[in-house]
Amino acid sequence: MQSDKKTANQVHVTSEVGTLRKVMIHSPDSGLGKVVPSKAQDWLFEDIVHLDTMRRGEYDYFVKLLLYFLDRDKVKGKLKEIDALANQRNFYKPEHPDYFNSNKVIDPQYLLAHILENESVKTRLVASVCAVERCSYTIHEQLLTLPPTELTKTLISGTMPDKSMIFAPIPNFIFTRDIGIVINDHILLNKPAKIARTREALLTQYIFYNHPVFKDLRDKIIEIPESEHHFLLPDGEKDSKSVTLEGGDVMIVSPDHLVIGCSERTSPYAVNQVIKILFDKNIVNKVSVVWIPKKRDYMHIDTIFTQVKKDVWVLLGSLSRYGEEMEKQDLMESLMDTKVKDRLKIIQFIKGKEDKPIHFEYLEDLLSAISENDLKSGKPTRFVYSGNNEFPFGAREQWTDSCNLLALKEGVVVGYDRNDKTAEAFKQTGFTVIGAAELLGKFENGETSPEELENTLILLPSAELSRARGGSHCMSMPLLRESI
Ligand SMILES: NC(=[NH2+])NCCC[C@H](N)C(=O)O
Repeated sequence: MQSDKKTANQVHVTSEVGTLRKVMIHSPDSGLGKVVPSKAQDWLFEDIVHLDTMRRGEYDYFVKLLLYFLDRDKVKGKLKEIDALANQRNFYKPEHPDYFNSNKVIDPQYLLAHILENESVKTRLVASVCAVERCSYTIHEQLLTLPPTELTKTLISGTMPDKSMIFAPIPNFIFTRDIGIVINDHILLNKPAKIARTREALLTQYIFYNHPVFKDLRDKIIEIPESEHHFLLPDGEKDSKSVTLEGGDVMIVSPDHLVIGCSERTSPYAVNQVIKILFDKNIVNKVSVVWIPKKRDYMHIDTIFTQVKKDVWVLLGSLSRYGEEMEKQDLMESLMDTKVKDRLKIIQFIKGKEDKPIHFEYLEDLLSAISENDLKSGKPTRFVYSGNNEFPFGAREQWTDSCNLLALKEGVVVGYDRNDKTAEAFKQTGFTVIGAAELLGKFENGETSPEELENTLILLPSAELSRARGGSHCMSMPLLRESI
């Protein structure tokens, strides 16, 4: 393990499953409690959520787990006290003096409040937000009078300290995966496809360029340029040629290999730019592009598959080789002739041989190649399928993020408790399945520890969280992982 001093300002991720050491997460802020039915879809929520249940009953478990794995002293032996009603969740509030304030589990809200103490940063960021949100001159002036902590809350939630709403919240800021991705020692910032996520990108840009925690990263920040002369394109063509990329479509699977999705959110133009930049800068030598259908169900590739350990992946059966086999037995599918192969396309580019891309027929082929060739797993690759491939649970559970798991270390992943059939599939693959509350109890009484856990799926309560359409993979931006 690397010493604390060495890792303090370090950002380094070379896999999806190496032991997690530093992560960026954003606890649900008051903006999530302001999603109204008429805007829920525009703001990319499937429903309105009950904020207190989402925080206290669900998300706080995620925080406690992360702290137990990454910064144990903050929580060990203190959980009763932390969660005592009288303490009003102050431990979880970045603006409160009792905030857990970890340098391993980091909230962008905390970092933002810090950089807004600098007058020049504050002036520039407020001007940018006001331009994006089309604020009046008066609002612009009022924002500049707010102290950093209040201003931070307003910029995130859209609500002034006097409770007036001045612009939309950014409820998807809890999905920190999408705002940027660490690729080896670089960070790739996103270019959101959806208007609802524009302000998140702006705040993130300011945090990475200005916070002292990231001072060594300044020349390693990658921003994807628009295609040349994009501003000369007629409006009608702009959309089809736009450069958009969200982190849920980017996975660094081995130090040399990046997987990138081409999806509802990430455009072919962005993929092209990313490949060029990564090859030019020698950051990776291999990029696999996975084209998935542009569908709300699968907004990013990490809604379809994620890695569990070197030789195990969880994925959606209907978009896999397995799905193709099932379709062959289905008369309706044969009549409609919509083959998996037509819906999913996988092309791999190797630096220096860009003109000879390699094609993979099925997702399982790509994932096996990663496990066996890149990661030298030394065993046949195993696949856990959403809903245990039982009709109609594959699709149902994928919708509630059965395939979107965060690995805390190799083989120990976090998922949602509502995906029963997927949990069953994990058990059949030899995994232990345990609820977050029960596991935390065992950590507290010393029955087990994060080091001792192996092959485990930890389940978070998820009735509210899943309405926001993202799982633990989406709700985390790994900043530092041990190499595997
Ligand atoms: N990496 C992910 N899959 N993120 C999920 C984001 C969910 C969010 N509501 C959106 O639609 O943008």
